[in-house]
Amino acid sequence: MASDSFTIKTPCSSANIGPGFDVIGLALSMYLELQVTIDTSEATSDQPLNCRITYEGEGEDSGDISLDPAVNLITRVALYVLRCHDQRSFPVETHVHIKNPIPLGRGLGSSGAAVVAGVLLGKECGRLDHLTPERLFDFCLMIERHPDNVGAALFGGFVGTYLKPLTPEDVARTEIPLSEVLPPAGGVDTGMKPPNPPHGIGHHIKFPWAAEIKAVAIIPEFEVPTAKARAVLPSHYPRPDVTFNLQRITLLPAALGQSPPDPELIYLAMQDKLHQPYRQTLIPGLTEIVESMTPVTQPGLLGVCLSGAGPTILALATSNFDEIANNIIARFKKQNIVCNWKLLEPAEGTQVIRAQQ
Ligand SMILES: Nc1ncnc2c1ncn2[C@@H]1O[C@H](COP(=O)(O)OP(=O)(O)OP(=O)(O)O)[C@@H](O)[C@H]1O
Ligand SMILES: N[C@@H](CCO)C(=O)O
Repeated sequence: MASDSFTIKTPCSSANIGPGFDVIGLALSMYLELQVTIDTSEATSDQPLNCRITYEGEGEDSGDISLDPAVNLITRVALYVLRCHDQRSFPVETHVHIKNPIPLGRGLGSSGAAVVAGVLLGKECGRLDHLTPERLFDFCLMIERHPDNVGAALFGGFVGTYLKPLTPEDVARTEIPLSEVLPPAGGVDTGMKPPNPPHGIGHHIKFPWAAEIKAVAIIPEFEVPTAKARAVLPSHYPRPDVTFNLQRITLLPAALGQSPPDPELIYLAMQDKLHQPYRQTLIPGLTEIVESMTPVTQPGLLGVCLSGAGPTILALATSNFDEIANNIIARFKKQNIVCNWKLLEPAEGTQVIRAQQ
C-alpha cells in the first residue's frame, strides 16, 4: 500500500436555532481540520496505537486537548470505527495534525465536529470505502446521542434531524454506556470488539436557507459543558410550553428559506420555551439578551437565540452585523462577561480532500 495523505474538513455548527431542541442544526463556516499522513515506508511504529497527534488551536495553551491517541476524542472515535471492523490500531505510521479554531464548550458544536471528523478518520485510515454517509451517521450517533450537531457537521447546511423507531434490541444497543462504545480513555486494549451501531438510527432532511441571512456568533469567554446544560432541563414540561415550541418549529424552516426574509416571522419562529429559560441559570444575561433586541429596535436583525447548549448567542441578520454584535457584547459586559464575535455563513458538510496526484 502506498503512502497516503489527506485532509478532513468539518464545519462547526449551531444546534436548536431557538425552538428546535435536539432537532435543528446549522453548519457554519468555521472548520476543524485534520491533516493526516500515513507513511507506510516504516515497518513498525514506536507511537502508541501507531498514531502521532499534533495540535494547534483552541485549548492549545491550556493543554485541554490530549495528544495521546487513546485519550483524544477524535482518535478514540476513529478507533471505535476501526475496531468495529477488526482493526485494533491505526496503520503504521499515522500522523494526525489537528487544526481547531472551534471554541470548546461554547455551543458551536466542537464535540460534534470532533466526533464527525473522528468517524471519517476511522473510515479513511481503515480504507472502509463501503461506509456510506448514512452509515457514518449511525457511528456518530453511538457517541454523540443527540443528532442535531453531528447531522449538520456531517451533511452540511440547515438540517432537520430525527430518529426512526428501532427494534427494542437495537434501542438497547444505542443506549450502551459510552464507556463500552469508545475504547477506554488511556486504558489497555482488551481485544474486545465494541458494539456495532444498529442500521438507520438517525436521518436528516435539508431545508433551504435564504442567501441574505448571515449568522453573528457572540462567544463568551467561559465554557458551559453540554452535559451540565442538559442537566438543568426538566424531565417534564407544561403542555402550553410544548405547544408554543411546536407552533414555532412549524414556521422556522419556511421562514429561514424565504427570500427576501421576513424579520417579523423569523423573530417569532426563533422563540423557545423548552431549553433557553432553564439555561439562564448558567448564562448570566441570557434572557435579557434574547428578549431585549427585536427587528424593530435593531435594523438588520432577524432573530436571536442561544447557540446549542450555550453560552454563545447566535443572532441571524441581513446587515449591521458589527452593531448587533456590539450591542450583545455590551449586555454581556454588564454581567462582567467578556466576548468575541464572528460573522459566519452556512457551510458544506464534512469533506475529505486529497491533493491531485
Ligand atoms: N478538536 C477536538 N479534539 C478533541 N476533543 C475535542 C475537540 N473539540 C471538542 N472536544 C471535546 O469536547 C468538549 C466540548 O464538548 P461540549 O459538548 O461540552 O461542547 P460543544 O460541543 O463545544 O458545544 P455544543 O454541543 O453546545 O455545541 C471539549 O471539552 C473536549 O473534551
Ligand atoms: N441540542 C443540544 C445541542 C448541544 O449539543 C442541546 O441543546 O443540548
